This record gives sequence, structure tokens and C-alpha cells, in this order.
Amino acid sequence: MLNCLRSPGKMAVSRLPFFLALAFSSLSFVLSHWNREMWFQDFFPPNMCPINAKDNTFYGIMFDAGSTGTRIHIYTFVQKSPENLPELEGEIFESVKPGLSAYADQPEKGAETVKRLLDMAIDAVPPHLWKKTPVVLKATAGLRLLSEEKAQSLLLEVREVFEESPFLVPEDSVSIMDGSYEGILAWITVNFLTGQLSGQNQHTVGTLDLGGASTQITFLPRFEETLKETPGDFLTSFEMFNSTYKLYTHSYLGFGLKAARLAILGALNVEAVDGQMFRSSCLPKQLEAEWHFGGVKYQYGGNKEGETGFKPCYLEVLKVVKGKLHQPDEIRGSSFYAFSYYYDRAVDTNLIDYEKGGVLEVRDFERKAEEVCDNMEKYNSSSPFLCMDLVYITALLKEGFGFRDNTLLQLTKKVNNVETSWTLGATFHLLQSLGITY
Ligand SMILES: Nc1nc2c(ncn2[C@@H]2O[C@H](COP(=O)(O)OP(=O)(O)O)[C@@H](O)[C@H]2O)c(=O)[nH]1
Ligand SMILES: [Ca+2]
Repeated sequence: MLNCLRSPGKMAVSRLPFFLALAFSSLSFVLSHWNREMWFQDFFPPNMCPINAKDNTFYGIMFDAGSTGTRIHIYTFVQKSPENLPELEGEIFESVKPGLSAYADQPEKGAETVKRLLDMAIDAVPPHLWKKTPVVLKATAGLRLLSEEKAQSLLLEVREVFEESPFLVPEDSVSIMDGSYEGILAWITVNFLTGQLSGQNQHTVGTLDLGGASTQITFLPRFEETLKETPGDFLTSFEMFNSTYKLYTHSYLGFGLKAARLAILGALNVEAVDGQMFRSSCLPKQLEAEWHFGGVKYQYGGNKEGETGFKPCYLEVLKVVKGKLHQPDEIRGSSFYAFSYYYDRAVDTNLIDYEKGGVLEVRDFERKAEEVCDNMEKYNSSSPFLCMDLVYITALLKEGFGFRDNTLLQLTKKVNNVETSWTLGATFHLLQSLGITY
């Protein structure tokens, strides 16, 4: 799939970049290696493809090595005049499945998937700019869950692929990203794109990301009480518009949708899974199948003799989430932006439209979970995990984070035609830290 993102209209968002610039320049104040230059002050969402590259064009290549897939984002920027700051022109995006962690025992093969994606960049970036175009890969929860040794050999092989490429390979070009960065970068991106970081009346929105292996929650606490009651490592400070923002952010490793399936089946962190059959009341009664995740093969099936359906499934899932997550009181009444698997499962069950997204209440997930789990035979053409996934999402929101039934969730894949992903923010960071400005 080759995509050039297109802006719905420059005017609608052209003021926003200024604030993103401030956001990032201030974030850098706390994260000391981020420099404070506001080079992307006039950044606005992409409106043309790199095919239209001019002399003043430059590029940044960011890999997202997620637990379920590896994705390349080739961003194009244009410096229109020396006194103006660069603008984002477009993005080429491609992804492969499975993710790097599926190659834990074959690091060279894993690196090969990265190489195939990187070949796209050879075609996309003009040869005279290869040496000036940085390439970086950041891995998330899939690699965090591997042993240090296996993760490092994967990263080493990827680094070799980068070194052999004609691109600029910065010092720390291949790494595992800290979970709190995922949350912070997504929060800033969403609040910048929705215009919440500008003006006097700021009503920032919290963000919820549900990946395959980990999940993040990020919001700006409004009450002193919340700050007092929150563990220190859940809070990150940064300055913006002469104000100091203290964000609540946390990444729960092992609480992504796919890792949760294993936990619910009782298969997470089990030494020998070969030949073992993992059963659950969240699966169709007669089902017996195999599932591969993180390079391991699992056999799983339904409760042939026992109970099946929403109620027994909810009880099973509760054991995985109840009491395992910090519950800030303040979020009970607020609304949140939610993406990744929240979005995908809402689309799969027609709760929202794939293109438009939509607003849901937490109880909409619960109703849909009941409908699917109590009528599994009706849903046998979709994933056998659909009931389990919906119950997990419901339980994670209600019992895990402590949201109310009527908490509003804005299901979003793109805002103003820009992906609600950490990758764009990571690319700004990269280009800034390298001082790549014209
Ligand atoms: N909005 C958006 N979602 C993405 C993108 N890439 C992956 N996802 C979603 O992320 C989820 C998979 O999470 P993944 O990144 O593999 O796992 P993680 O390592 O636990 O974060 C799926 O729901 C994907 O649809 C992207 O570029 N944009
Ligand atoms: Ca992710």
C-alpha cells in the first residue's frame, strides 16, 4: 500500500502547527536531549506527494516496530524560504506483518522485513538526498516483552541493515522506546491537532492507545488531588505557552489486546506451551485452533463441556484486569480520544464507520460484547476472539481504568487527516535533534 496523505484544507489547520512547535520545544526543556529550536513552526498537514519533490525538499524515515507489525513512515518536508520554517508535505506509509518480535529466534529474517520496507525509501527519496536523510526504528511492547538478549540481537541485525543503506544513521537509530514516550507523543499530537493547546480556554483531551502488547493512558490532571494521589512515575512535567503541564501517563506492558488474550487463556509467561490446550468461555464452544504470537504457537479452544457466553467470559477477564491498574478518580467523568484496537474492534462490530470514526460510550462496548458473546454462532465468520476482545476492552475501561458506563470515547484514526500516532512526533524529535533544517 502506497499512501500520500492529503490535507482536507490547509486553512483549517494552518494555525495549529505553531502550537505544536511550542509544545515540542517545551517538551524538549524537560527531556534534555530534545533541542528547543522551533523549526517546524509553520508545519501543516501534508498536501502533496514526494513525487513533487523540489530542491528545498528533505526527508525523515521513521520505523514503528510494533508488536503486531512493522511500519515505515517516510515523511517529506519542504523549506519554502530560508526565513520560514519547514512544512510537512507528505508521507509514504507501508506495513508488514508479523512484527519483529515474531522473529525472536531468527533475527536476520526479522531484519530482512525491515530491509524490504527500507527499499521503498530508496525509491522514494532522491539519491542526492540519501546521505542527509535520517533513518530510525523505535520498537514498542513486542520487543519489551522479549529477553534482553533476543531483543538486542534483533536490534543489532536491524542496525546492520541501516548501516548498509545509503541513509544517515544517527547514533541511537535502533532502540526500544520507553512506554511513556508513546503516551506523551500521542497526547500532544491529538491535542495539537484538535486545537486544545491554543488560546485561553484549554480543554485538553486524554488519550487511550490499545496496542497488541501494551496499552497507554495519558491525560492532563485538573485537580491537585489527582497529582497527590498519583505515583510519581505516572507523572511527567513539561512547559508550554509559559505554563507548566504535568501529564499523567502510563504504559501497561502485557495489557495490549493480544497479550491480554494470552493472559485470559492462562498462557502468558507459561514456560512450555507445546501441546497444551488453553480453553476459555470467551471462545466458541467447539473451537480448537492454533494461534501464533511473538514467535510462539498456542493451541486454544472453547469450553466444550462448560459454560460459554458474556457472563462467564466477563468473570474470566476480570481476573486479568481487576486491581491491576491505577484508577485516577478524575477520569471517571471526562471524555477520552481512543485509537488502535479500540478503533479496530469498534469498526469490526459496526459501532463506528471505518473512515469517519465516531463517539461511543463505554457501555456501547459492553452492549456489543453481550450481543457477540451470547450469539457466537452468529458471528462465526469473524475472528474467534471477537467476544474475548470486546469483553476485554469493556473490562479494561470499566474495571481497569475505572471509567463510568457513560464516559465518552472519541474513536479516532486521523485528526485533520493526520494519523493519531506517535511516529510523526518522533520524527520531529529526530529532525530537531539532528539540526536538519535548511
Ligand atoms: N492510527 C494508527 N494506528 C496504528 C498504526 N499502526 C498500527 N496501528 C494500530 O495499532 C494496533 C497494533 O498495535 P501495535 O503497534 O502492533 O502493538 P504495540 O507494540 O503493543 O503498540 C492496531 O490496532 C493497529 O491498527 C498507525 O500508523 N496509525
Ligand atoms: Ca503501537
